[in-house]
Amino acid sequence: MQLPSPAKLNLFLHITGRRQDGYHELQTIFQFVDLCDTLTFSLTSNNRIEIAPEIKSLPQQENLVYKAAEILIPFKRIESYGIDIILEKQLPMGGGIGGGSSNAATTLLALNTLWECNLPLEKLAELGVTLGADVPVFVMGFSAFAEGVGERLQKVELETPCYLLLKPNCHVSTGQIFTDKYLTRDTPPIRISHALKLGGHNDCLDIVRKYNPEVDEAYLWLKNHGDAKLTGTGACLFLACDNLHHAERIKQSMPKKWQSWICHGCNTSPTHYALNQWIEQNKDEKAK
Ligand SMILES: C[C@](O)(CO)[C@H](O)COP(=O)(O)OP(=O)(O)OC[C@H]1O[C@@H](n2ccc(N)nc2=O)[C@H](O)[C@@H]1O
Ligand SMILES: Nc1ncnc2c1ncn2[C@@H]1O[C@H](COP(=O)(O)OP(=O)(O)OP(=O)(O)O)[C@@H](O)[C@H]1O
Repeated sequence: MQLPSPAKLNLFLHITGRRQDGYHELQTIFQFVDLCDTLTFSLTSNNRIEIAPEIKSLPQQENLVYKAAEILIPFKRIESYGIDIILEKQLPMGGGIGGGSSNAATTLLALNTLWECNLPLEKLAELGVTLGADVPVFVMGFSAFAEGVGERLQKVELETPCYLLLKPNCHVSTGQIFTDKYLTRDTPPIRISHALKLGGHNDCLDIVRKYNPEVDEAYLWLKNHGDAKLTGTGACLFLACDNLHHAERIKQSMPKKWQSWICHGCNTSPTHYALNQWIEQNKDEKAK
């Protein structure tokens, strides 16, 4: 089974409070984009979870793919949980585009089918939030207005523009931004209708720019071309463009030191399209 594992953008990110456990209450709109990692799953009979190729900075047991597989083992309904997983990364780590959370959700969705756990999506999302606040939206697979720590989701239909996504040459630690004493944590909550009509801002932007001169420089550059935004806690910035041609023109004029991609927003996660297709095909195979 081969599945794409997409990135997400936070169209805005308001921090509305802080919980007893240190986690933050937030409001955001999540949109998926068609920029994806790829995961390929093959069942084996050796009761081992193997992930390849090796990622130097990330020991296998700390990979969220491994952790996602591990938490699903108690729910398997086939004999062996042996699984070989090929993880082809394209999404930069620590970019604020949720690559790790997306990979975890893709793994939960794939193994739920391959191990015949047959858990409802809501249960997978509940297991997923223990791995990361962004996992539930990738499990549910729809664009969403999110509250809580990002796990209380209301489905929304969004425009699906062409985006220019830019990665300044630095890595931002989500934990470090959320523990910063200057982070604003008192943005008044807004209603979903307000969010959809008027959008919002990203409460992390000023702090991320302050500690990361590369983000600051890239933000000021992208702002010359329109309404530049930071996704999550960065480091990635994005700009909605009028069309592909517009995005390409800006990309061509961009300093070469930054990585960049042109992608499209989507209202349904590409993982869900591919998984449903796989299930349909395998139904046909079984029927034969
Ligand atoms: C910033 C966002 O990307 C917005 O979508 C997410 O809220 C972050 O989600 P994530 O990367 O899956 O975050 P996690 O792996 O759960 O948390 C990383 C660290 O960020 C902080 N954290 C995260 C989410 C949240 N709502 N409040 C927090 O305070 C916590 O210190 C935590 O230790
Ligand atoms: N499969 C994975 N892919 C990427 N990072 C992973 C993975 N598994 C664990 N991690 C760890 O998670 C950290 C955050 O990765 P991720 O790519 O999700 O960052 P991010 O885009 O900033 O996420 P977010 O927007 O959710 O904060 C990485 O620095 C890495 O140490």
